[in-house]
Amino acid sequence: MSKAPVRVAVTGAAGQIGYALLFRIASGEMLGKDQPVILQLLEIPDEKAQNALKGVIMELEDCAFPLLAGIEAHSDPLQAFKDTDYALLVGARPRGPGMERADLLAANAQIFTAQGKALNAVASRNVKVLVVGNPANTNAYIAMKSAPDLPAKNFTAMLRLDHNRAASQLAAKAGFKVGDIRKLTVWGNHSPTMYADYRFATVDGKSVKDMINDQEWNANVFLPTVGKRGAAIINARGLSSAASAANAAIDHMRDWALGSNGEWVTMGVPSNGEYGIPAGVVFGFPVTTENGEYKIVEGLEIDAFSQAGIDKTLAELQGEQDGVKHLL
Ligand SMILES: NC(=O)c1ccc[n+]([C@@H]2O[C@H](COP(=O)([O-])OP(=O)(O)OC[C@H]3O[C@@H](n4cnc5c(N)ncnc54)[C@H](O)[C@@H]3O)[C@@H](O)[C@H]2O)c1
Ligand SMILES: O=C(O)C[C@H](O)C(=O)O
Repeated sequence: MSKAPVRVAVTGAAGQIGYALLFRIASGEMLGKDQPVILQLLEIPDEKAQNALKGVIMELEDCAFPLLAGIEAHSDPLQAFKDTDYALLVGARPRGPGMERADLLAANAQIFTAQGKALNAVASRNVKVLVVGNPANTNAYIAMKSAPDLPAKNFTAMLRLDHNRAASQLAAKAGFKVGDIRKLTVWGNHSPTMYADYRFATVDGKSVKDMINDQEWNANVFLPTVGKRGAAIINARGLSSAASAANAAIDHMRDWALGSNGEWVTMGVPSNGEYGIPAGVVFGFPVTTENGEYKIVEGLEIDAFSQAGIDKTLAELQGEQDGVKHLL
């Protein structure tokens, strides 16, 4: 018997990540090749954005995806999030000329407060939320705080792009296939302060740290390369990463929904106090996923170098949260 369709809301649907994301969701790459989806697309109530969204919808129709059971265009989150099972919050306010970080935080706080409230009011009680729009961790925190009737654990932020970037850099350095790496993680904030950690990583059971055996490379090449990769892409393309960001969003949601088969993946999730991260802070952690639930990998030893990295990214995140406290 064929499965009933699930509802997938995507915000910022006419943006560049949206364009790289929607076709893959509709083709079954996110939720499985047997899972029909109804896309509930949200864009700002602006003629240009709504027209662009119409064009994207025409293209989705023209793909004739067998799994695409419906497409809706919205400008109101209360409609876009109605009964939604999955919500990918991609649309956000980009930093404009002369805009300070605090202004960016405040502009996004407005968006994610409204969207959190709308999810709280109308989404499925089991909705799985992924925040992609930057600052992703803090936006997820704001949405979570604005949705008190939904479980906090259902609000996550995207650290998977950082995880995938780290895997790729390590594979190139040590000469293994990128798909063979296990037990990699990225701690903290999706920002240059993130701490990518391959101390536990293995390939065919062998330690990646031992293979590389170069702390100078770790501290002065690997970490800055992964941390500043987003900026490097903006410099090269004149636009921020889109296809790789959409790919990471697919990876994040697929693993959350369908399971990681015991493998570690990185998700930004609200802490329950693990590793000394204060409860509620949305932080990149190693997790495993099964039956639609994620579980933080616990009991890992944190050495002094790693603790310093974790402390730094935590301090930045707490600063961001303090900056929006008065708006929540
Ligand atoms: N977490 C990550 O790893 C990661 C990676 C890359 C990009 N990003 C972030 O993702 C976001 C989107 O990037 P993009 O390249 O697609 O940007 P974009 O400017 O091409 O598209 C964003 C779209 O969002 C829409 N939008 C803005 N506010 C909205 C709202 N309140 N409701 C609905 N739609 C809204 C805009 O109209 C626009 O069409 C940015 O914040 C970017 O910094 C995050
Ligand atoms: O948009 C950015 O600032 C960069 C983006 O978050 C990325 O990591 O590619």
